Amino acid sequence: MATGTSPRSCLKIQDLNVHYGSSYAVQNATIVLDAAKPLSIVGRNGMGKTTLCNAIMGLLPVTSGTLEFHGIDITSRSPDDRAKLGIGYVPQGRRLFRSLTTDEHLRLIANPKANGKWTIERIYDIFPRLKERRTHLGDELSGGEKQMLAIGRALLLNPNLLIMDEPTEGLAPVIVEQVVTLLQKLSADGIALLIIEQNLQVALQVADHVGIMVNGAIVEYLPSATLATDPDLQQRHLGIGVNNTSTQPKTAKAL
Ligand SMILES: Nc1ncnc2c1ncn2[C@@H]1O[C@H](COP(=O)(O)OP(=O)(O)OP(=O)(O)O)[C@@H](O)[C@H]1O
Repeated sequence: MATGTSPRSCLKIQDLNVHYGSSYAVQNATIVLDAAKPLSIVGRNGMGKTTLCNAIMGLLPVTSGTLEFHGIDITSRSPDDRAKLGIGYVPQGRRLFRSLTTDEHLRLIANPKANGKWTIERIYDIFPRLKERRTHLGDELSGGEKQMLAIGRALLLNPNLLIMDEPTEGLAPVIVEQVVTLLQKLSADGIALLIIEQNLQVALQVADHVGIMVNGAIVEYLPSATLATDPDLQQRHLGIGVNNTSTQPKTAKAL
């Protein structure tokens, strides 16, 4: 469920406001994320989606509002604390190091003493391509490989919530399908998902519910099936039809 309360709520955001100077970037956002029900947030460029993610992670100060994670008030917690509590973040653009290898990226995060479910070997099991590219520098990876590495790095922190900002941006269609399948598996494995997507097909495939963000506000929560079958709604809020899968014309980069 996107709104209301549930004993299984893992993330509860109430009336969140974020400003850049005197401009609103997020306005009165309220989100209740159930651990078992992935939620996608869609919207055109510049509507405040990345700002929302950064505020949830504590990377931006909030003007007002509260954030709770599994009943703990995290509104004033540091980004590090939020990560330690179990919120994983895959930021837009992946933010990898050009001069570190795949393996070094993962070893930087992995804690061999932690008893978490995720180890480097398990990351390589789900992404065999990354294993093949373990000695390659961040700079040398394709878009899809970078995305896998960014997801792998987030998983090594053993999150129980994963926030992903445009996970399929710039990926070739075959890689997009792989990312969708992975997200569905992670959800089935018990990881809560909050997915920011410009690719409406992906948003609808991964989550049963979708929040539509317009000018910083989440103006509507809908079952994915409703948005999928309502071209007027897609046109009104996103400026597209579902067959045109992106809310913004973009050229998928080949691998
Ligand atoms: N550091 C910043 N300083 C000032 N304004 C900003 C800053 N970052 C973003 N904005 C503005 O805040 C608004 C929301 O931006 P944001 O990046 O959150 O939107 P978005 O929906 O994620 O867009 P995109 O899909 O292009 O990533 C936009 O008007 C943007 O220009």
